[in-house]
Amino acid sequence: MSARVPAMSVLPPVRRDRIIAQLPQPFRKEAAFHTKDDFNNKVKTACQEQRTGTVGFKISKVIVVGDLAVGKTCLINRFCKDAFDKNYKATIGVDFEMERFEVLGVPFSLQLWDTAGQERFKCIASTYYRGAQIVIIVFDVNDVASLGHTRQWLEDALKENDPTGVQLFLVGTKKDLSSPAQYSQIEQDALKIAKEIHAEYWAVSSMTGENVKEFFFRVASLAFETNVLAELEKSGSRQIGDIVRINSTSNNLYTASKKKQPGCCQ
Ligand SMILES: Nc1nc2c(ncn2[C@@H]2O[C@H](COP(=O)(O)OP(=O)(O)OP(=O)(O)O)[C@@H](O)[C@H]2O)c(=O)[nH]1
Repeated sequence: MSARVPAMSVLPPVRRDRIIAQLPQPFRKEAAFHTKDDFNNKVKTACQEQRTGTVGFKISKVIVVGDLAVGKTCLINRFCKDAFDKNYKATIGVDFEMERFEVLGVPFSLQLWDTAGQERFKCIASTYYRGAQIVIIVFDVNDVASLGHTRQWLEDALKENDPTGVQLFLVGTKKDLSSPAQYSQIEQDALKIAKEIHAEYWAVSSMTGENVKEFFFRVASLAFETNVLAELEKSGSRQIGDIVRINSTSNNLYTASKKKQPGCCQ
């Protein structure tokens, strides 16, 4: 008599504190990717009906860039390890962490690339920029020069990526070190830049943990939503393509069904 062997799962279950059931809200509505209260209806239905295609196996690449010592490593470590180190150790080249989520019941992973801000390590780091779906540009809210340099960081990151397929975030760190008055001053400038470069703006403290989890949940949710929408569009146009191939020999109709999928950058 053969015993039934339970199906083996290769990966352990997603951590309970990485389960996203509702769309996290932006930090500032005036500089947000979008301001909807909930996930897109098409995305919710697709998740309920398990029609998310390859998204459940997808790993979206996130690159974190910005001046030296603005707090990129601390930001990633606070989220991934719930740790904070007050001593500065420069990142040499790059480092990365994997974070697994479950969004609307579907597994989804982010690969977080921590890059070096120091000029002498920048050329090594920039070779890892390619294939990013999300670019997080970090500055220190107590250092106005680091905010000024964010445009250059963006330009460098976009040299290696399709600008139309990248989601951008502008993140001010070390919020715990600034007074409310100082902070609100720099926030005005940061919001202006965020709107100009079409980035969503956040301010965090890796020391206290303020807004760190909320921020990464928002990143994961928006990346997930974009991927599911791209997948739905792809499967929609595949079906149209099939019909066209059966019913018509017209060349231009066939070509139209094969056009590039927006938002799909991996
Ligand atoms: N008070 C405070 N200090 C912070 C915060 N984030 C980072 N720091 C400190 O700032 C310094 C630099 O932080 P890192 O995270 O190493 O900076 P980085 O941007 O990764 O630096 P590079 O690897 O050289 O590009 C360290 O001494 C951290 O302890 C924060 O939110 N609050």
